[in-house]
Amino acid sequence: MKIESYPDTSSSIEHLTRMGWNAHFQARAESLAGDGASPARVVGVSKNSFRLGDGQSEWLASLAGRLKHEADGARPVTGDWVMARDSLISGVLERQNVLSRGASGARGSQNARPRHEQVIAANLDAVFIVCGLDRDYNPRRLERYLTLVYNCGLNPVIVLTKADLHDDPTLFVGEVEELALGVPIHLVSAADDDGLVALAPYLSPGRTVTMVGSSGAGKSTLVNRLFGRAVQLTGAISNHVGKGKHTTTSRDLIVMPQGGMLIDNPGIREIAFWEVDSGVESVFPEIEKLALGCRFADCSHINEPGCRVLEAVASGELAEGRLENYRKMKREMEYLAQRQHKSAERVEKERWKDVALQVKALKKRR
Ligand SMILES: Nc1nc2c(ncn2[C@@H]2O[C@H](COP(=O)(O)OP(=O)(O)OP(=O)(O)O)[C@@H](O)[C@H]2O)c(=O)[nH]1
Ligand SMILES: [Zn+2]
Repeated sequence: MKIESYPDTSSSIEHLTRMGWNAHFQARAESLAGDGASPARVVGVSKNSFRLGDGQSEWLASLAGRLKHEADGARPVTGDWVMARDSLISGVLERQNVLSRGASGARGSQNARPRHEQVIAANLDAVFIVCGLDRDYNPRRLERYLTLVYNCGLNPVIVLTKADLHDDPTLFVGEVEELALGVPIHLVSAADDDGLVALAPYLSPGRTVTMVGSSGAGKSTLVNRLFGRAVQLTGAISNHVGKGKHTTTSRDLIVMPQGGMLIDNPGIREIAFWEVDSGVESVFPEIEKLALGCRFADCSHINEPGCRVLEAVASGELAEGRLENYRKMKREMEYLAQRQHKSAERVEKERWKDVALQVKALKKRR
């Protein structure tokens, strides 16, 4: 191991480990450490600069010229590990995972389809899906968030907050258990700190959690309560970037007193997908199972004869709203998969055009 290539020896590795550093990144860093760069984690991103941390200090850095021209998806996001020398980022280490969603580009337009990928955060151990038990509570939206998280291959944890607003909030837990099979569900209240200790294991040293949820769900309040007394640090960190107060548009990685890290996210208005993994199947296993009993293998469960899924809706075994949500997300995934297939074909075509041109040029020269 080339620990010597880092300015400080073992102690700096210990600090990095507390920030989530592991063998995966170590292996990738070794090939990039030659130019005197050392590893650091992206703890905040603003328009033109990145806030880096190595467990000992934080500083601002910018991208080396050649990295600026790389595709958007390669731009460092909060949670990324990078190689940096002073205030220059020379490389981004291959991510272990990312939470990403589809962004339409045309914000506000009603039926805008996702046009590009928006990477929300990288290198995560879990995703808290935060849902307030007030107007925010919406089982169908929870299913969408679950699909989003599963599509990215990440571990969802459902946090039902504002439990203090109800006499018997466990009723919600029962309902959510049915739609989120096998997913950990935590009932908490930031108003009286109820249930918060159960979240501590997710935030043990070296672990990174990000939060998703709509605006007003109670995410920031939760961060503050989990952080405890040193709440104002979030504000202080943002000042460092020169942005003034903590804004809802920023995405900061906060090192918690418990040792783990929490990435707060601005509320998501529209949950659009980008990854087309098996998220829908994971969220709706009972529908997938019922579908095996449909007469037609390609049954769309809309009006086909012999549809076992529709039978289940008729008999009250399956909620119609849940089926509708399933069908809607399936359609979105199919659309996305087609689009991504098409653009992959286009890229391939362009590549062959290039090759053909090069061959032509070679022949001419001869
Ligand atoms: N009663 C009660 N109110 C809460 C609780 N948690 C948050 N709230 C209130 O809910 C509102 C929204 O909370 P925030 O933490 O700002 O919500 P957010 O998810 O961070 O919202 P964005 O930053 O816009 O994404 C605030 O008025 C909080 O005081 C809770 O546990 N109980
Ligand atoms: Zn069917």
